[in-house]
Amino acid sequence: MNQSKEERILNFVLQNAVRGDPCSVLEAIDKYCSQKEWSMNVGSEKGLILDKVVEEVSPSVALELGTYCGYSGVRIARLLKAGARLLTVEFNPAFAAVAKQVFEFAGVQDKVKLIEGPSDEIIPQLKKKYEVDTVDFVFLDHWKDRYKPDTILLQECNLLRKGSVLLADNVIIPGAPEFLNYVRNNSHFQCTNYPAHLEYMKASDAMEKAVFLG
Ligand SMILES: Oc1cc(-c2ccc(F)cc2)cc2cccnc12
Ligand SMILES: [Mg+2]
Repeated sequence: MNQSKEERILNFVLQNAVRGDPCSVLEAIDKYCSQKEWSMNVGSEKGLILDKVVEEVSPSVALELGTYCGYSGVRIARLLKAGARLLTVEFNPAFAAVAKQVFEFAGVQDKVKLIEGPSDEIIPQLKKKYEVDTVDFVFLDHWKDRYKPDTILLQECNLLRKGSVLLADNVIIPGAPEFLNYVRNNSHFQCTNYPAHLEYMKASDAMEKAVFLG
């Protein structure tokens, strides 16, 4: 049966990166997706913004919505302090299967809990089933029409604390206008926009940071 693009990305990592070296995995994915096949990884330019926010927050508990092939999960996990963990949620089983192998090859699997399922089902389970109290950092990088409802759901489930940081990818392309309107006109959030470019392309994109004020 023909390989999927995601399986081709995984094979390129297995053949070109160094086992246990997260940076080599990121470089391999960026090389493949900039030279061979475009894919929706956050990429190196927006990845640097992600790195800076993760280092600033230094989260004990990080949540990612939208794992895809595991690129941003590796980016986040490689920066986590000892004992900190990343919970990453992926709806698509084929994507999750690739991401699991990428995490293992990168050597970050002990820091990462990959959860398969829809975010609106998983978020209400985080406290009891996944022993989460509150999340310190959330990377939103899944379907754009879920950004606003999932941000509301995180609040309803008391998963945000004063200072919790949300970082959203793609607020220009594909765009998340309802989310931007919601957080920017909400006194419980302090927002910052980070202009950038769509991964591997010249088109403009941006990330939005929204700090929950409690
Ligand atoms: O970073 C992303 C980019 C795109 C995207 C797809 C097609 C385009 F023509 C432009 C952008 C989709 C995403 C879906 C989910 C998470 N991230 C995405
Ligand atoms: Mg994205």
